[in-house]
Amino acid sequence: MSDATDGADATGSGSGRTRDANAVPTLSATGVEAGYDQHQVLHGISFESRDGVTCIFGPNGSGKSTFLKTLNGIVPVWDGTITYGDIDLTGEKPEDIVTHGIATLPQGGGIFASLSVEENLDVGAFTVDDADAIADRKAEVLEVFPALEDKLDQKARDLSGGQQMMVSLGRAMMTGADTFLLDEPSAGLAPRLVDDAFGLIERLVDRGAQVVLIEQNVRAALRLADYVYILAEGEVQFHGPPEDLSEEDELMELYLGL
Ligand SMILES: Nc1ncnc2c1ncn2[C@@H]1O[C@H](COP(=O)(O)OP(=O)(O)OP(=O)(O)O)[C@@H](O)[C@H]1O
Repeated sequence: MSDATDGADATGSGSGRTRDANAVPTLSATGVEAGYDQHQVLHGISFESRDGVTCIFGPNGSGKSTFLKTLNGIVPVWDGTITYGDIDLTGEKPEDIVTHGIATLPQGGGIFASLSVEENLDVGAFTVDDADAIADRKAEVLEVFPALEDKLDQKARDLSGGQQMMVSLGRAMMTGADTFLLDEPSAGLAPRLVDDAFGLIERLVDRGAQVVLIEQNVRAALRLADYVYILAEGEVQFHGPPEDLSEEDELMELYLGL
């Protein structure tokens, strides 16, 4: 295991992808403490995103979602810092953080069921004034998820689970993000669709995106992972490449039930 702050130039290894380590800024947390009212949940989390997919695993209630919400500004940081490349995000509001290129998919995907697919995509571009830029991004979304092309006028609620996930990811792409924070994207999907869901994430990564992925579905997520963190009781219990995790039988059993 290496120190959480020493791997800014680490390249992906778990999936065998090769990437330019400098393509997307590193999202880092140093000594982050946070919680709700008087209830402290995070006790000094240090973290660095890696190129490709950085997975965060851990038992229920260990603070994974709370940590993700400190990265996107929804939960205020009590102590410590969060940076994106050389930008200090600590204390920034969610609507400002998204303009730096960090998009979040909340649990459940966060799509607007009663809006059409195209309207959902347009919501993602709320920070963009330039119509040409919006059109370019929409074209890119349809290139990555061609199945949406003939669904643009359909209500999101009428789509399959996999297609709804495409809409969620597409809407996040519309913000112009390079970094995607995904909170349990496979939750609620039928088991046979889980691999497809991870395939959609891989399409984003293959286009150079960086993904921070919270997942309960550890086995499936490990196939995508380039780097892994395990949180328990608001602390980092392990971090390292997935191949190192497989040697940690005790951790796997204790925290991941594997
Ligand atoms: N909005 C909130 N207000 C108060 N406490 C909260 C809130 N959200 C989460 N908590 C508490 O914070 C702790 C960590 O929850 P969190 O959702 O971050 O964990 P998690 O690891 O993502 O869990 P899960 O895998 O079940 O989603 C839990 O004790 C939870 O009850």
